[in-house]
Amino acid sequence: MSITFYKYQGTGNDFVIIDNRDLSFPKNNTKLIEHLCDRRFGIGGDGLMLLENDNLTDFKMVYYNSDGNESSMCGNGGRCLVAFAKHLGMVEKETTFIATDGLHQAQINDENIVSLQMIDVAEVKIESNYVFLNTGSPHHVQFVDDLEHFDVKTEGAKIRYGNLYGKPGSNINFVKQISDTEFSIRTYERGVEDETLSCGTGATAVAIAMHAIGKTSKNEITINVEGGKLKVSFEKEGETYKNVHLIGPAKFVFSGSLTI
Ligand SMILES: N[C@@H](CCC[C@H](N)C(=O)O)C(=O)O
Repeated sequence: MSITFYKYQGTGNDFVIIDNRDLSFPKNNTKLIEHLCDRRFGIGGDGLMLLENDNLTDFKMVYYNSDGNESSMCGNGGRCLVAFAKHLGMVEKETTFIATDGLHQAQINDENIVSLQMIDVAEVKIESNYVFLNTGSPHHVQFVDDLEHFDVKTEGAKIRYGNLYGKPGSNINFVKQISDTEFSIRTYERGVEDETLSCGTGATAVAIAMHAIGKTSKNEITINVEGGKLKVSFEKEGETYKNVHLIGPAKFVFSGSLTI
């Protein structure tokens, strides 16, 4: 069987994307998905996404981490899939699609900057030295003194596999405050089991967490990730964060075909 794939990246979080509207891709083949994401023996990516038809929205997003397992929402992936749908001619400037965490509206401009609406966040768990919240994927957020030299993979894995999050685990974000409206983060990603250059649901989680603990009073936040800059905007209504948007570039890298 021959497949055509497209490689996209959003601030360095990179993905193998396949148009699966004909439902021909063997989506239960975990080992194949892991192989396609392998950076030496496969195409390479932090994750793999399938674009599929949906009766009520423009398309359906199915997301797999690079370990081959289907996972929760991917913010950078969602933004890249909107850019791919535009490439396919399915989308011009705005769209609504369905993902594992529900409906997402998005806008894309002529420079392929994508603004993706994320789920509302009603629960922010504030502890003495960390914050936990779910922005479509689970995220642990904590400050570190020297972010640039921090051993993200080692320390991130300890928390991800530790007693806090049990078998499901969590993504782990380490944060440094730059200003009232800007933070830098590095993220250990569940299901990649390594640091990634960017995590969209992670950037969203950090922005909301910083507002929740009073580190900022603003509702438009710049998040510096290793692979670039993301912006997160939101409105707080009571105890719930609503109208949450993740904004940033989504870029085509290359396409190809291979026999599987
Ligand atoms: N990089 C993604 C997050 C993808 C899912 C995450 N690895 C998980 O399993 O929770 C993003 O941009 O949000």
